[in-house]
Amino acid sequence: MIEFINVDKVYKNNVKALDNINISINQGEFVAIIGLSGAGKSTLLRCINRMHEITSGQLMVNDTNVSKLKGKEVRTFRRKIGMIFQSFNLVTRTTVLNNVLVSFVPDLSLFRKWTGIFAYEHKVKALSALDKVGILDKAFVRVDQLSGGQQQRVALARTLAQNPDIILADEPIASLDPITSKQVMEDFKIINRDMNITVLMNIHHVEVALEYADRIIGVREGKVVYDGKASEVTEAVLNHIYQGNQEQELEKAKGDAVYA
Ligand SMILES: Nc1ncnc2c1ncn2[C@@H]1O[C@H](COP(=O)(O)OP(=O)(O)OP(=O)(O)O)[C@@H](O)[C@H]1O
Repeated sequence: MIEFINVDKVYKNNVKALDNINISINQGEFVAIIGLSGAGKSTLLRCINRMHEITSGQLMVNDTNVSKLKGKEVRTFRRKIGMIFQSFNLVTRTTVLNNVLVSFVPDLSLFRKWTGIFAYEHKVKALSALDKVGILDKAFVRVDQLSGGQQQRVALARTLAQNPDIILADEPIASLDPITSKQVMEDFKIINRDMNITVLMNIHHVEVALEYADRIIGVREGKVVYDGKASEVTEAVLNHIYQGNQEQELEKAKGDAVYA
């Protein structure tokens, strides 16, 4: 379970990116965070794995008080939380398999780290993660020869190989075309459903969020202004989340969402 209790985040420049956030997310939920650019979506997501520190309040993940973790504890904690980025974050000049195997590096002995020789069990786990996202046949292909969608699947496989409880996805489809976006969202859905992994995703494409997520958290100016079922999101709810002078943003978000 992920629990935000009265969480604030104020950056050094005095921008209050999170303002008294109170939410709890159960294991296995698929949650999309939506809102205008600058609303605080990335900050909210990135506090969960301590990429950003909260300023006050309490953030609990499976009974761990995230702010209290120190040094090695943070690294161990992060092993159970996968992170997917818009830009895939892969090493493009090497193979798909090597990119997935990278997730095991922290577990390796010094000898294996130096020699880059991975154990049989790691190779099996990596290949099985690639199989889960339907790109096992690309295992020995260099990443720079893959499409954007295939690269995002490699990133997903790398995360899955870690055996995470939670996947945080920060705009995972922002640089993909509509059809590929749909395939990647299907992967997230399958992983969420079949492996009971919590998926928490920032997404600008409202229609896609409503189609794939079970729950929507709407953020505006650092505050949660909607938290409910995706099936219950109405035009009025969207107007509330995207309220202000940014009608264009809403139109843009809707426009982005039109896919075949
Ligand atoms: N490292 C930082 N230092 C200072 N201010 C920041 C930092 N990161 C974000 N902010 C500010 O915090 C607020 C929330 O930003 P955040 O990136 O969380 O929004 P967002 O909803 O994810 O936006 P986008 O959809 O454009 O990615 C914004 O006003 C932003 O300018």
